[in-house]
Amino acid sequence: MHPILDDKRLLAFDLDGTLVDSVPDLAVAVSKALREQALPEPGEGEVRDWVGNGSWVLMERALNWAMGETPTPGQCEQGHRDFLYHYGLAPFARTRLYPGVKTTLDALARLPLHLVLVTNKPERFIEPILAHFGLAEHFSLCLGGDSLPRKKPDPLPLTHCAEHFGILPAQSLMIGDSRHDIAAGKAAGFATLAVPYGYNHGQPIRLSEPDVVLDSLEQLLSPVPHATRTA
Ligand SMILES: O=C(O)COP(=O)(O)O
Ligand SMILES: [Mg+2]
Repeated sequence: MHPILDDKRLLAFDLDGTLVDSVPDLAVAVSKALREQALPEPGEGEVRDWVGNGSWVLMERALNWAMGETPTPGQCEQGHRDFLYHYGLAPFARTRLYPGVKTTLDALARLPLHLVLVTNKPERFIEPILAHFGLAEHFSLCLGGDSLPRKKPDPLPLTHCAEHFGILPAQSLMIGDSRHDIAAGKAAGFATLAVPYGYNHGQPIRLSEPDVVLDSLEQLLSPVPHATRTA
């Protein structure tokens, strides 16, 4: 096992950009929602940079891009409703697990560790996506961006998980792809581990100074941190 796991009892995983490459399906739903308002449709490259603060902000950014001006709350409301509808029709049609995710989670789930999932994605989409990839049983608690009053980068979802299992923040690790994961982890007193392949608004995740950056989650299973870079 990687040394960062030595004293850990709780691992909190981000979903989008960490476990799954979900942008292809998010981009389809965003495009369909914009099409309903006869607005231009973005490519996956644009959508990739808008993901990270939950579905409302995703649609707010998409509308801003498509309209060339700040959308009204009513336009955001409508766009968000349409996005949720279309994403709900196909939340994993083109979504893929990143390499090594399944074998890593299978191995970690056999250890005396609590695995939890903390995403900013709406809670309703978590179970269908995890079940599709055979990962629904791996997590003992899953929180979405709408599960609690505040989402990442606020530490609340992480402190909630630690308190739920009676585990100290110092014995907990946040694993994610975006600055919101690292900020939430640090604010909660968790150790932080980042992957560089996900969605971080086009910025290198190293700028957030996580404790560890791993190119693949599979490196968590390696006793020698040969490919580990301290940020
Ligand atoms: O829904 C989002 O904006 C991002 O979701 P994540 O927290 O799983 O990366
Ligand atoms: Mg993410």
